[in-house]
Parts: sequence; C-alpha cells; structure tokens
Amino acid sequence: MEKRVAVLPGDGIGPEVTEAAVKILEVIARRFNHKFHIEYGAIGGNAIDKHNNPLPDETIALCENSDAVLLGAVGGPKWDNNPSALRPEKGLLAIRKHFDLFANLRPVKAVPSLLHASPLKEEVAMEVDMLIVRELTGGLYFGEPSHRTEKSAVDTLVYTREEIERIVEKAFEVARLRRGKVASVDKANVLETSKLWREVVEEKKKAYPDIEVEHMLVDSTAMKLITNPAAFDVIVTENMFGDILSDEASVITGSLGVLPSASLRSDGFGLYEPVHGSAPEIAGRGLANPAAAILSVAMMLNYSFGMKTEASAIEEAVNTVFEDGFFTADLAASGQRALSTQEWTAKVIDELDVQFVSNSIMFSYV
Ligand SMILES: NC(=O)C1=CN([C@@H]2O[C@H](COP(=O)(O)OP(=O)(O)OC[C@H]3O[C@@H](n4cnc5c(N)ncnc54)[C@H](O)[C@@H]3O)[C@@H](O)[C@H]2O)C=CC1
Ligand SMILES: CC(C)CC(=O)C(=O)O
Ligand SMILES: [Mg+2]
Repeated sequence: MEKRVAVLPGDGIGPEVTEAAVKILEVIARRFNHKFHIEYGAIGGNAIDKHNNPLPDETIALCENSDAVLLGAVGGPKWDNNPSALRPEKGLLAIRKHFDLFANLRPVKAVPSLLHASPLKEEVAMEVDMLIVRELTGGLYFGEPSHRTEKSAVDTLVYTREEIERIVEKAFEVARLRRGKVASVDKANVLETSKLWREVVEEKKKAYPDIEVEHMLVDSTAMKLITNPAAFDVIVTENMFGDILSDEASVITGSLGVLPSASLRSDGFGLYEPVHGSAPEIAGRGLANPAAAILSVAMMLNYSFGMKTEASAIEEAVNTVFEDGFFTADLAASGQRALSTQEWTAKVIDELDVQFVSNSIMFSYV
C-alpha cells in the first residue's frame, strides 16, 4: 500500500518523539512492503518563529494532500507571553477545527511491566482498560466570545445538539467493540451545556439497547478514576473535561509518556498525536519517552490505513521491550539505568526485526 503521511513535529520534545515514530513507520514499510511518503510541516512555536503563524497555510495544504497526520506536541515558555492568536496551542486547536477532528480517542491500558511506576497500588491499576472519547472541536477551547481586559476575562462554553450527538454516537459505536459500557461525564448539576449533553445521551441510548450507560459528574469521576479505575470501559465527555481526565488517567499506567491518541473526522481521516505536551524542561536531552508517539503510529495504521497486523506488530514490540525491562527515565526504577529516547527506540526496532524473522520462519514451514 502507498500512503502519504504529513509529520508535524512541533516544539519541545515533539521533534524527538516524532523522529522515533517515523523510524518505526519506516521499519513497518520495509517489513510489510508498504510505501509511506513522509513530508514535514511546521506547527506551533516553530511555525510562529518562521511564519508568524502557528498554523501556516503550507501546513494546512500539506495535511490536505496527505492520508493521515502525525503530530508531536506544541508549546513552550518562549511563546507563553505571546498574544492569544500567536500562541503555539492556537495552531493545534486550529488544525483540529480545520479538519473537523471531533472524535479524540485516548486509550488507557495498564501494562503489567510498567506498574512499578504507577503511584496506584498494583491491585487497583492492573485491570485498567478504558477508552476516553473526548469531544475535540467544541466547548470552552473554541467558544466565542473569548477575550480579556485588565479587570476581567471571558471564555464561552457552547455545544450544539449536533456536536454532542456525533461524539455520543461514536462512543456508543466503539463501546460495542469493547465491553459495552459507557460512562457519560458532565457537570449537569450546574452547567446548561451538560444538561443538553445528558438529554442527548438519553435520546441516543435508545438506539443502543445493548450498551450500559451511566451518567457521572466530572468531579466525582476524577475521584473514581483513582479509587476504582478498572470499573471504566468507555468514558465520553466534552473537550476540557476529557483533556483533564486523560492526563489524570495517564498516571495509572505509570507515565504520560505512554498514552497515544487518534483525532478522527467522520470519514475516518485522522491526526495522531501523543496525549502529552511538549515537556520543555526535558526537551533535547534524550529523556523523552517516545512510546506515546510510537503507539500513535500504531493507531494511525489501524484507524486510517486498516493495517491491523502492522499496528499489532508495533504494540507487541513496545510491550516486549517493556517486559524485557527497558525503560526511559520516566519509567525506570530508582537505581536502574534509563535508556535514552534513541536507545529505547532502537530496542523497539530490534524487537520488530525479531518478530519479522520468527514470523518468516513460521511461514516457511506452512
Ligand atoms: N498536544 C499538545 O501539543 C500539548 C501541548 N501542551 C503544551 O506543552 C507545554 C508543557 O505543558 P505541561 O503542562 O508541562 O505538560 P506536558 O505534557 O508537556 O508535561 C507534563 C509532565 O509530563 C512529563 N512528560 C510529558 N511527556 C513526556 C514524555 N514523552 N516522556 C517523559 N516525560 C514526559 C513532563 O516532563 C512533565 O513533567 C505547554 O506549553 C503546553 O501548552 C500541553 C499539552 C498538550
Ligand atoms: C494544548 C491544548 C490545546 C490541548 C491539550 O492539552 C490536549 O489536547 O491534550
Ligand atoms: Mg492535554
């Protein structure tokens, strides 16, 4: 298969983790006989520096001419005092809006070999397998008016019925492929948007009698994510709640550095990026965990290209490297030598090679 992939490394650790992810994509191309045409574009702070625009037109055109997008992360202290329109984060919000990437899928699964790094007790964390379905193009991050004066500031939380319907449908559909449980998270005891959200969930669930639906308030959900995270299957929620809950959920697995995500349009076009940000304090030092970016490539192969075997090969290789006890600094036990971003990526590549050789031997006997 031939596919065009736009790679937007971004800022901070973004370039390091996307470099690792692209290496994995190249191994997959070689081993499975695919051709991935990779082209790079600017987004975020580096795009502001070069083009005075966090999402330049060239980058939009590049992504429009691609089959999928891989993004690193944006942001950093250098741009923190910029006016709102010239913040790196605006570039990320704008690309999500431009491509109507309303469905952000963020899987959170406990990996036994990482549980030493989780602050939760092993028996609490070990059965965790949830999918956070976060609405990505509406809510507080996009609502107008949004402005400030010296004495006050305004942000606006708006949701239309249609915006809620499509994300709730998506959550019900993915729940059917999992354990059939959906927790719809809102703040319906206070917010009008949440009351509408709850109403839509109630209407939509009639078409999904096989799905068990529970409404939960976001504050107590934050607590239950830590006390009983294994109880969750699919969580569907609005943009900001999903943003916050997914970073919280990442601690269960041991590190934010292992959580991938897919941001999908209704026709399946997708942008893939780690859940984490640009981690400026560790950037450029080989300390970043590239697993989230590498697993985002696995999600791209699976969701955008239908390459399920290739996606599983990556996931298996990542898990084996963890099982073999190789970790970057965020996951290494105290006293254990941590691998650099590049060394850890090389282990995943070695593992993919081992898999390929053993599969070829298997096939030669069939
Ligand atoms: N999708 C994106 O591009 C996002 C961008 N940001 C931006 O990133 C910048 C930093 O934000 P923070 O709140 O510090 O969030 P962050 O996600 O960058 O970092 C949070 C913590 O996790 C660690 N961390 C994150 N990714 C890691 C990895 N792959 N390996 C090892 N450790 C990792 C960091 O060192 C830090 O201690 C800000 O400018 C923010 O706006 C934040 C979140 C998402
Ligand atoms: C940087 C923000 C725009 C978004 C964010 O934190 C996220 O999508 O996880
Ligand atoms: Mg976030």
